Amino acid sequence: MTTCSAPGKVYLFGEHAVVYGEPAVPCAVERRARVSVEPREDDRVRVDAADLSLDGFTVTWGGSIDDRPDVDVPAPLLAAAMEYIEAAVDQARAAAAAPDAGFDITVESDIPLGAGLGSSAAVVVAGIDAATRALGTELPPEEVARRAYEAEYEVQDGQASRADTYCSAMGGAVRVEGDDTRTIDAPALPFVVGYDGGAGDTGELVAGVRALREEHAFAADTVETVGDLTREGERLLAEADPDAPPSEALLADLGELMDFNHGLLAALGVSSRSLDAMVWAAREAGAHGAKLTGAGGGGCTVALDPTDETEHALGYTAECEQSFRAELATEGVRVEDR
Ligand SMILES: Nc1ncnc2c1ncn2[C@@H]1O[C@H](COP(=O)(O)OP(=O)(O)OP(=O)(O)O)[C@@H](O)[C@H]1O
Ligand SMILES: C[C@@](O)(CCO)CC(=O)[O-]
Ligand SMILES: [Mg+2]
Repeated sequence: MTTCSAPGKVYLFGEHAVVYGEPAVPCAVERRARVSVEPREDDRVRVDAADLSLDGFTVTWGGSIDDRPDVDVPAPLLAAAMEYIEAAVDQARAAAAAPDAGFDITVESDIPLGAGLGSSAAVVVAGIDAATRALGTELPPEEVARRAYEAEYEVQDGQASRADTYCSAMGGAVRVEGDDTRTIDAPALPFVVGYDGGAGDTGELVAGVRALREEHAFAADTVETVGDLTREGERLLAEADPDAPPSEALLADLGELMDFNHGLLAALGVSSRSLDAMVWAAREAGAHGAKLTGAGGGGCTVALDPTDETEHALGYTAECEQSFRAELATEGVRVEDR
């Protein structure tokens, strides 16, 4: 049995705009998906996804990818989960030159689903690494990231940037601009996540921004402005000492840019009432800044606050189902001992 895990992420800056070639800075956080893989004698794939939960329900399903299991999970969710895993399996088969390899796969994850924390990327990254290792092939994390991007791109019908998969594979803070991907230094930022218990449809939200951008020059300008503020945020990070706790001044400057970024995302139509409520609850609690993270529509916000105030205030916010501190995950995809 080979087990690999990979982290989820929050966007400090730049989601959506990254799809159109602007830079983005996602940061891996210590919430991980773990994928265990055991090669089979035949060419079938059996998947056990214990945490495939929606609205608080948890189910386990098994069976081959050809026989859709009969479980109480909304059909589109089940279909999507199988597609991500199938795409990861195909990448692993290609990487290990073993087109007929079969696997028993178990997926466990503490990353909320479809909520902007990159659960799909973490599952695909950990899945590709575990399955290739199970076949005796070791890929460098950059290659896992490249293949994971191909898998997400295929499942999401071309609506994907390299940001989520690269960040999950490499860990830490990264910067992605088109095909240019690199890790960057960043101090341990005090992220606090708010989760409204909901999800957004990434494909639909990306399509909405694309349509706005094509229709209105000012929407295209808004996307470019997100790129400008991301570049400014990168300059702030580059000047900071990555080994020292972030200064109040740095947090204030980054927070101001996060607030601006949230406003622009809201203008592009990807926020929601509950995301706005959590953003305001964080700001009123004294967070340095707050924004939605990921595709939006529902799901998670991220705030900067070294104190407990934001987590506490979100705990009392009606729209927030869960709040938690999210440490920067310095490790990307890794092998787990079982
Ligand atoms: N634990 C899991 N087990 C099986 N499939 C999972 C698991 N976690 C995520 N997935 C797959 O990933 C899909 C969610 O991906 P989606 O890209 O919509 O959201 P996300 O990656 O969580 O957020 P974002 O892309 O906005 O950061 C789920 O519908 C499911 O198909
Ligand atoms: C909305 C988006 O920018 C981030 C989703 O986590 C889409 C992508 O980059 O693939
Ligand atoms: Mg995703």
